[in-house]
Amino acid sequence: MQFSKWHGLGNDFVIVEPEKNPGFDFRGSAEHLCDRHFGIGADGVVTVRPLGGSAFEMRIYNSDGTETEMCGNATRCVGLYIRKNKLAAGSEFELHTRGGIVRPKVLDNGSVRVDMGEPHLLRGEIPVAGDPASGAENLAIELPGRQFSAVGVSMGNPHAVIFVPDINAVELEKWGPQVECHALFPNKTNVEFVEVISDRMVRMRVWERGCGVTLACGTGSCATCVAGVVTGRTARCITVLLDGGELQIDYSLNDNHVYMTGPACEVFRGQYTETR
Ligand SMILES: N[C@H](CCC[C@H](N)C(=O)O)C(=O)O
Repeated sequence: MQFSKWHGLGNDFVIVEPEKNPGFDFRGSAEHLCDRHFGIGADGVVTVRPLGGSAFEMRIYNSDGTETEMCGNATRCVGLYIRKNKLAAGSEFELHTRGGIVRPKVLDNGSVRVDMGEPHLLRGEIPVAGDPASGAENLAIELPGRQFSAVGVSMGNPHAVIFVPDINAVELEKWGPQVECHALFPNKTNVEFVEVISDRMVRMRVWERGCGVTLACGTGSCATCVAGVVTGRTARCITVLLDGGELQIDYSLNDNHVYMTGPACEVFRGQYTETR
């Protein structure tokens, strides 16, 4: 099975084209492919299938083998992958995912700006109607010995954004999985702990659903910006400082879409030969 290994700020993926690997069971093999000792090693597997013109289907499998609706860092990798492999003309593409359509644009400086579409505030799994600012910090997450107040935001996939005074004091590996699997989230959730540095800069660390701690989360950075805006903590254009680097996020007042800009990098290509 031919694959290409990419990362977006250290959040890494095995990118494959099903049409070039007929019969390969990507869903069933995702966990093994992501294993950093017995497989290729990655946070996820991403399949890319042409739909005609500049449109492609993109599906994303976490390292635990579960399929997710959306992955921001992967959209930048796939945008550059399409361009680099000349799978379509131009520099703007349309990625059809389970979480909706997103639109990466490869910029002249080699970074990628993605229209990630509209966010939706969540109360657990329930969309919040009406004014997004009303009661935005609406999720009281009770854990043994600790309570967190979170803002629920969907970017196609679910996020619980938790603002904290000191991000270095957060035991991410302890609290992340407990929030991920809390009863408020029947389909689990991604968990972002955020320290506000200024109204235009935040530091964020993430425990990802189906992956654990990753170096960066694109949809989590978008959710963080939306949560910052609706709770009055940040401006609509912010820099998100992640373990793996920085993303620029713009929660546009014009169209209520969230735009994410950042890098993506191809590390190597290979042939996966294990017969399983
Ligand atoms: N683990 C996530 C998907 C990957 C999201 C993240 N890697 C990003 O860049 O958005 C989920 O189950 O929703």
